[in-house]
Amino acid sequence: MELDQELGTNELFQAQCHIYKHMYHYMESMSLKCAVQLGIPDIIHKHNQPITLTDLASHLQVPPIKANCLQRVMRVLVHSGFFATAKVHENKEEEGYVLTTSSSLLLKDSPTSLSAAVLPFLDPALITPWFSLADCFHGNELTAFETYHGMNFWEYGKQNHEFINFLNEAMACDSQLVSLVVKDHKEIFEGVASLVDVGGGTGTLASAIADAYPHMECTVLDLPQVVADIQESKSLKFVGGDMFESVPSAEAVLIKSVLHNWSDEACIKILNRCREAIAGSEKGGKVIIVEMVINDKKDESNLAETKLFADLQMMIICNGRERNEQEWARLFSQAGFSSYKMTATCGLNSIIEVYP
Ligand SMILES: C[S@@+](CC[C@H](N)C(=O)[O-])C[C@H]1O[C@@H](n2cnc3c(N)ncnc32)[C@H](O)[C@@H]1O
Ligand SMILES: O=c1cc(-c2ccc(O)c(O)c2)oc2c(O)c(O)ccc12
Repeated sequence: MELDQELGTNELFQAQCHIYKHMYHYMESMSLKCAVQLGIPDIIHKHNQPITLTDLASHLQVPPIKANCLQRVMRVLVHSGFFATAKVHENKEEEGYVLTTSSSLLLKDSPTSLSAAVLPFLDPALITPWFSLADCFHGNELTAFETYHGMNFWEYGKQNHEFINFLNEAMACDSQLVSLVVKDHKEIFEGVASLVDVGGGTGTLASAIADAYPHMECTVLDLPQVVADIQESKSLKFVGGDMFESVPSAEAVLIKSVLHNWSDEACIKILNRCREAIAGSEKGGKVIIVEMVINDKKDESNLAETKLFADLQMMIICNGRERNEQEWARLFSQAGFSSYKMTATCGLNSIIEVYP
């Protein structure tokens, strides 16, 4: 009896911790944002050996009275795996901070840096709508973004060019990471004579494909204001247009991180334009989709959770969603495609080939 009661109390305290952990979880995001804003990964990297708190504080010109605040933020970031500690000199006790794989992905000059993604995705414009989430469950059909900002995500983008450029840079660095696997997937890209990247932004992924497959004629379609000032090259053309109206003809259409911004109805329209774009292809053509596929039963817990969070981000911002395989299959069939192959995966994203 007593033991039962003890177990009950224990469980209650575990639940208390669980609740506090979730209440405080945003502090992980904010500590990460602070580290990127201060350029801490680059400072540690340039130091070439474990950096003591005193040296880090001095690089950052932190007033002595605040050094302990820096130490406490760093302690959280060490706990969550962004930094580690190591002895500064062998045989001495003094420890310093070193990078982990995650913080080395945040170095500003690395070709696969995600540092330019952290600030836009944690911008107040995208975070403040969360304060309207509960409100937007009753009364109307507006997204949390519209409820908070009084205009939808796309109107907001038109009025805030700086923010939209900032977000485009974030997407470009995500694409840079995906482009690492382009060469590994010859079965998907080799032999494709022409490709159009729909909503391809500033051309990061298309340009990696054009480099890896020099015989391919590559084109990026994006909104006129996005592609207006971009320098074309021999291997990469830019077309300003609207993917809901028409997509330039090609043997293959690539579409990455675009469909997750849109409702099913809108995706079916976009996919129909993509299907029309490949209709003239002698080989039959295909659409190559690079997006997340929710698989929360099979994915490892961190991967599953991150995809579920990305789904909420899309829901909050623009009525978009991340989809599971069944939801993808339904979209393909409703847009008149006959089959698909979901094989390759690269981190959060999967590559799906869809055939007419
Ligand atoms: C989330 S970003 C993805 C960019 C790029 N594919 C990537 O993964 O890095 C979505 C892109 O769709 C573009 N877009 C939005 N509406 C569009 C439209 N009607 N026609 C063409 N592109 C559009 C945006 O300008 C933006 O570049
Ligand atoms: O927070 C966002 C995150 C992503 C995103 C992150 C990792 C990926 O691997 C990916 O493919 C997409 O996409 C966004 C987007 O497309 C928006 O329009 C606005 C916000 C976001």
